[in-house]
Amino acid sequence: MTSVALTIAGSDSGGGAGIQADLKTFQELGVFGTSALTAITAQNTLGVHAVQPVDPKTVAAQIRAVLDDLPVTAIKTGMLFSDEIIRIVAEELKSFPSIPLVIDPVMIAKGGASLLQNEAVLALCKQLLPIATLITPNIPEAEVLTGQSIHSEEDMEVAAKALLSMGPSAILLKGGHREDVPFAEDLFMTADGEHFLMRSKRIATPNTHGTGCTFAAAITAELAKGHSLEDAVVTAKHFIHAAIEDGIELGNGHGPTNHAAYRKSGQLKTKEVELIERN
Ligand SMILES: Nc1ncnc2c1ncn2[C@@H]1O[C@H](COP(=O)(O)OP(=O)(O)OP(=O)(O)O)[C@@H](O)[C@H]1O
Ligand SMILES: Cc1ncc(CO)c(N)n1
Repeated sequence: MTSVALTIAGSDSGGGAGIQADLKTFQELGVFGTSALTAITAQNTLGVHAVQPVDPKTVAAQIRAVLDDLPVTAIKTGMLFSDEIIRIVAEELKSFPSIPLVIDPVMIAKGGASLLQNEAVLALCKQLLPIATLITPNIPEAEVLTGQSIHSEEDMEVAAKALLSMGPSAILLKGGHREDVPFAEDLFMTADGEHFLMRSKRIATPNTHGTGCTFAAAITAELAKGHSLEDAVVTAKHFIHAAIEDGIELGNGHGPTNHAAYRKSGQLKTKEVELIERN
């Protein structure tokens, strides 16, 4: 049977991030993608020019329409923008506790535009983190959620533990923003104490628009196909590494990643990604 995933996220008119990145990633990994749109952004590789949130009732209606009919086996959230949208999404998802839920706590676009209102951070922590299978903050997002600054691997471990105490079953703290180190290293930690680092070489490229969305969407696609969370995050790390390495020169700012790169490479799990067990 065809696996189906749902993304609840904002639209990026430039096509590199948001719902467009999610649907392309689902398709590349052989999963049928469905969507509930939370906001429309007028955006390109240079930045975000306008944001129009969708009426929360319409967000809820989209989620219900998809979940009432289609056999969704994994859900992802991206840009949620407001307290009202977060509350209504949490309310809808509470009726489907058995479907794995990946929360990408999107806050700020690469150009600095806010994709989450300040007053919505509390609702994110209280309503959504406790029902998440996995949360995928980048370093600035983890700093906002924990109130701690993160500059080292040790800081990442402390922040990951603080985030787990907010209720998700697991966390993947992405290290893409640590430009002081020559590798892109992400920390995976579960509430059960499982714990490893995924490290790949840092690629020198401006074409990183939508890396976070694409990474979380790849994890969601793998979960939708029934893979374990551990296998899903490792496959997704290979997927995003290939997509960044083969990034596309488009536009005048941060170009998009190449969602087709992993499939074109034969979906090989090469030595590009090193797993480092921790205890
Ligand atoms: N220059 C790079 N080279 C290799 N891997 C990278 C690079 N930048 C980010 N990554 C990897 O890409 C994934 C996404 O991480 P990142 O921290 O960039 O997410 P993000 O900040 O949420 O992205 P977004 O810009 O979409 O908000 C992680 O696995 C990270 O390690
Ligand atoms: C719509 C949207 N969602 C998420 C991001 C984060 O990359 C973005 N730039 N735009």
